[in-house]
Amino acid sequence: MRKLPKIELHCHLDGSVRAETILDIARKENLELPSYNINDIKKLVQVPIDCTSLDEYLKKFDLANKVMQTKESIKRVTFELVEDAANENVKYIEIRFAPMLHMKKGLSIKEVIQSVLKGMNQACEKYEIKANLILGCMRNMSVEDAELVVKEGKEFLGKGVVAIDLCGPEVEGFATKYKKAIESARSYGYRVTIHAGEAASGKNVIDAINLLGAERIGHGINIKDMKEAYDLVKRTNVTLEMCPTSNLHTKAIDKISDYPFFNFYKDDLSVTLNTDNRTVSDVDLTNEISLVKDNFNMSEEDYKRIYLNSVDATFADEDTKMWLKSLI
Ligand SMILES: O=c1[nH]cnc2c1ncn2[C@@H]1O[C@H](CO)[C@@H](O)[C@H]1O
Ligand SMILES: [Zn+2]
Repeated sequence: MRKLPKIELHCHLDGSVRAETILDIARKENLELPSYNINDIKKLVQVPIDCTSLDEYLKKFDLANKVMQTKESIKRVTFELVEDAANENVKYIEIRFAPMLHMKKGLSIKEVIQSVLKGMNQACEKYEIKANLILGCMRNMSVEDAELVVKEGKEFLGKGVVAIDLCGPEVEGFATKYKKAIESARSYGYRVTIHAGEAASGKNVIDAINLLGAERIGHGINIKDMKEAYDLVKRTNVTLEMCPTSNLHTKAIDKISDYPFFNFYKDDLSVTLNTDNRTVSDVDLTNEISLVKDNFNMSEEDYKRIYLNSVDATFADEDTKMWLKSLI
């Protein structure tokens, strides 16, 4: 599994910072941590298996965000994420982050994005991997904040930024509020992926597609319980970015045998496999693919089809897509 070429479309930068790096940056920047013992740090940033909800899961991001407030540290953690991905043969990764979370020490949205881009480009030069960025707008911040991210980020379109996302806590009916912001993002040329149907119902997936023009959905697992949402995803061929271990952690499912990924796949939905958060969920993509392979008898042929689904669903340019197709 490790050796297979891989594609990752849903990976949060702040959820994927190495615990060792959190400790190291905190020491260098004289930041206060609750402990300076690596095992304690791991406990603080990894979610326990008895986590009960997405809201509880989201509390695990605070420490990583604390060490992602300077240009140098943001560049470093991005470089390391791409390095970690390249080391397990991920050939293409779309990294998402919410610029507004990294302005506590005075960085501007543009400076945050530039720092992430620098780390990403440096790693892509060193390793055989390509990458792009997705800008996240936090649903627990204001609509004006989302509009600001869209506006400030647009000059990086075509230079590494490809898409916009809404992330953070999910309430029923969140989409309406962001209609205008996402509409303007689309008009600038952002592609659109939206976290939906993860901690709330499939209705949010319907809204993300119909109101926001989502081409991909983060998770979308709850369409399994709503025929109308399921049929819409199938009819529109919208891609689901699925993340098994994360869904176990947030209790979108109780056990892996309930995971609908393989049923979705067999019914020809466009599904992809991703980590969501490498550190918070303590996984890599090899893990996630193995989990599905072992529990659902996924064959090598199946994996190839899923890989090719992922290529089609990337927000990458045609040359990159052709290159990715040639690898499998
Ligand atoms: O699975 C998820 N669902 C919703 N929001 C998430 C998930 N994982 C991470 N984040 C949120 O996205 C922010 C930017 O990366 C993170 O800080 C976290 O709050
Ligand atoms: Zn996510």
